[in-house]
Amino acid sequence: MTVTATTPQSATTPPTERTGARTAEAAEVITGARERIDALDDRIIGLVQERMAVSAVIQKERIASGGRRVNLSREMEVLAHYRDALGKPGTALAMTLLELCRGRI
Ligand SMILES: C=C(O[C@@H]1C=C(C(=O)O)C=C[C@H]1O)C(=O)O
Repeated sequence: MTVTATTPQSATTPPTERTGARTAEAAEVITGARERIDALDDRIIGLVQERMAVSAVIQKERIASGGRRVNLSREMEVLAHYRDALGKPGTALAMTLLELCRGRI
């Protein structure tokens, strides 16, 4: 097996090119803000995984009791919650979350 070292893009590409900024100052602001976005995305992914685990507990309990995996009236509440908070794209986000949590229906 051949092991080749890769150079991260950040080491070779100038900050302005990497960020699309036209000045070094703007590139610095963008680079810092991107670090915050990456940290937020890590937390969001962790929260989604936590939501999936809690949702699985509910679904298993309901199925073990003889019920169905999916509860559409509850899903309508979840969709409305996201739509009220985030508008129409919130509905799409909630649909994706529900798909992650209970699979495609
Ligand atoms: C988690 C539940 O089960 C399913 C998954 C849901 C969810 O992930 O939010 C919502 C409704 C159900 O289809 C529930 O009934 O609360």
